[in-house]
Amino acid sequence: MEQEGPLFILGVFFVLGIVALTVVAVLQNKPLPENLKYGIVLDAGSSHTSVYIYRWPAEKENDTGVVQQVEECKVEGNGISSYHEKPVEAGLSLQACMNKARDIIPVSKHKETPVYLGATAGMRLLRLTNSRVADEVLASVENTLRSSPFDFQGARIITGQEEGAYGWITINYLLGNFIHSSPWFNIMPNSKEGTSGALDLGGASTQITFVSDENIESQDNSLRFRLYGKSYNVYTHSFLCYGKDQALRLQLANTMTGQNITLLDPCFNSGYMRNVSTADLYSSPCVSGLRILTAPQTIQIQGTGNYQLCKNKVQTIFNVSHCSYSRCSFNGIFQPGLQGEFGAFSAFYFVMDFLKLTKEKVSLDSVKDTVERHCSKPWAEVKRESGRIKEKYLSEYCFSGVYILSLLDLYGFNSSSWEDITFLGKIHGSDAGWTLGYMLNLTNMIPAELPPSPPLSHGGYVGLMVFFSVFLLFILLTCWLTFRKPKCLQKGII
Ligand SMILES: O=c1[nH]cnc2c1ncn2[C@@H]1O[C@H](COP(=O)(O)OP(=O)(O)O)[C@@H](O)[C@H]1O
Ligand SMILES: [Ca+2]
Repeated sequence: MEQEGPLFILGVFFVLGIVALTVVAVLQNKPLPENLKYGIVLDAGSSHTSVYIYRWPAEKENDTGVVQQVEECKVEGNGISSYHEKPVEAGLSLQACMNKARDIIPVSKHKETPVYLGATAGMRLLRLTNSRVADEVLASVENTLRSSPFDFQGARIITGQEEGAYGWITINYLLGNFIHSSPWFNIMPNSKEGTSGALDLGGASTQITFVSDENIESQDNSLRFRLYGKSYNVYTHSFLCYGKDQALRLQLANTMTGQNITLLDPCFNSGYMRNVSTADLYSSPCVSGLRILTAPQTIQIQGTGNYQLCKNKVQTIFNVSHCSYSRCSFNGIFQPGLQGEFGAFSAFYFVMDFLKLTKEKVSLDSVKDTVERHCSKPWAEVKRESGRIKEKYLSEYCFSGVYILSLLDLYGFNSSSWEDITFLGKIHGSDAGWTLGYMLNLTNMIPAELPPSPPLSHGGYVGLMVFFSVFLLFILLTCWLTFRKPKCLQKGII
């Protein structure tokens, strides 16, 4: 009995020791308060400009999936290339959205927040038509961005290759496809093997990008990445003039005649009419070579709404007769066989979303049926059903649906591989598009090698500490209760 007193006190000290150790270890490893960083990217597209604001915790910036889109501000009016007659006003158009960014980002972070502007195919076309004016437009937007309180990092026309690559990086970053699982316990929520190909449809160009095991026969289409310790062999191509607005121009220009003022067009719903100035139609370098000198100044398009005839007409804009490689998509451009899953975004998504074809996987035949049904609806009915949508978009969904089907067919999607396409608007709250990938690259947020990370997350660490402490206590208590006189302590078992 005399020996039990000191042993009891020893036991109590032992228990207290374990508790204290746990508390100290947990507190010591408490995550630091979040230090947030911000970044701004302006997507100066051919049809419009959007300002994206991103935010991420500074201490986690090399992890994957940590950057979040906090805002998309749509700039009023058309894309910056539409200011070719008054370049100075291009910069002014951005002001309202930059003011919004000023309100959203805390003042203390303004100076350190990078701002990038990337212009895509609209400006590529303007540069082809008149490079001096394109430079003036860029100088104007640069002026506005320089005068903002943020850290201006440049305004430039990105290449089609970059546009494809950054779109691919964005969706795979957001889907968590780059790090499947770290060596120990940090399992990513989306741990499906492999990356997803990216399909981007703009107004003036379209991009296809995917990982391929095949030999990429043309150097211009080949990209090699090393990201988070893994190498990727990526195929990419950007088709200038094959965004849906330029494709529509090509399709119209192909059916223009020298005499007729009216043009019956099966790609518009019956009863729809639109006047088109031929000067405007031919102003794009995509169609300037197709100009018919005797064409009237204005033509009137009259819709006839016929899916099959529209499909035949759309097919005239693709050249599939020559290929100097082992295989091509169209216009003599090399493309290896399709591989893996694909995420289709931007106008691919807008059009499919309007046709209600994005929610679950729909077979290729049902998609064709839906587009066919939409094309055959009279314009008055289309308007009645979806009156609030901008007339330009609404009137072009028949053409766009047919165009998307034709384009994806030429890429090689058939009834079975169609199931591999997911139409994506946002992924975990961030828009699918090239802007996030662009910022991740320019801020060096994607490391080539896996960053060293503790094997356990904070939650896992605390959990294990608590588990082992309870386990030790349990052993001690069992000893105590089993032997009353805690011989295990006396014999120095613990
Ligand atoms: O709500 C919509 N419905 C249909 N099309 C849309 C909608 N919003 C944007 N678009 C289209 O998406 C395309 C976006 O292209 P963007 O302006 O990014 O050109 P780019 O990427 O070729 O430079 C344009 O054709 C635009 O008309
Ligand atoms: Ca775009």
